[in-house]
Amino acid sequence: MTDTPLLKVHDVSKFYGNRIGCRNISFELWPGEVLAIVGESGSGKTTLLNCISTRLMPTTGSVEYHMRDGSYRDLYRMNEAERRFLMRTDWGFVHQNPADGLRMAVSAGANVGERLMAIGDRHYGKIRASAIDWLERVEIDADRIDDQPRAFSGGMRQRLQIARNLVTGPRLVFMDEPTGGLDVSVQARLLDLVRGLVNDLGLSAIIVTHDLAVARLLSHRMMVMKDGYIIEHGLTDRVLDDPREPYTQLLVSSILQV
Ligand SMILES: Nc1ncnc2c1ncn2[C@@H]1O[C@H](COP(=O)(O)OP(=O)(O)OP(=O)(O)O)[C@@H](O)[C@H]1O
Repeated sequence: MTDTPLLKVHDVSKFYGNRIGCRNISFELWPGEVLAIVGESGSGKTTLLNCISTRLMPTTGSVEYHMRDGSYRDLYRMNEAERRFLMRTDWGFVHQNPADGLRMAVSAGANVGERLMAIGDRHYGKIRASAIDWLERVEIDADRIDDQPRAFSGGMRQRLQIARNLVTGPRLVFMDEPTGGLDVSVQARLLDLVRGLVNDLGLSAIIVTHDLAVARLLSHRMMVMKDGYIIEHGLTDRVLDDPREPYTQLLVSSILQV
């Protein structure tokens, strides 16, 4: 990790009318770091993730991003084209439902390859070779390259979505419940795969999950949200092994009892 944060989130709040989405959120994310945002349903995890990834404009606050040229830019002051460029080149976003992140009616190869075309690659042979390479990296047989994702199982679709996101070499990946809705055995395999890829590529990631086991396996640090606020924040092992807040203690003990 370097000594310069990749992301500086400062006092972000989002209100939906009178309702609090998330409130007074500040933290930094470091290169190569995986941060989990955990909390029960309605605690504000998705709102926060969407604010940081600029899919949603916060009511107040700023998020500074360390650009490849070394400068910091406030994401909310960028224009739409600049933000779209970042999303295409520097970021990935893995949705809980793969159908939200894939084009279901085009082939697996095209799903991966079109991200490369979006950043300017034009050489068909190279694009296809990268697509095959990435399918194999996410454990999808290369001979499925011309199949559409609708012919894939849920786990395969999620792995394809990951390949589509990582093929362009992003520095930061947002993941919203990446293993939600999958069978337990499929989840375990996917988590292993994600952990390996994140380590190998030195990616930074922000992962929203209500599953503390996912946070334990993937993240270095975690933030616990409740009613829109971060109520506890620390190294993942510390928070899970020695939770300080009563609410976190309750969350941890509830999974230990299962
Ligand atoms: N579009 C919206 N309009 C109004 N209120 C919203 C909207 N989206 C979220 N909220 C409210 O904001 C709060 C935080 O919701 P959010 O979806 O961010 O929580 P979450 O922790 O991601 O929950 P889940 O795990 O169920 O997705 C909740 O009270 C929710 O009802």
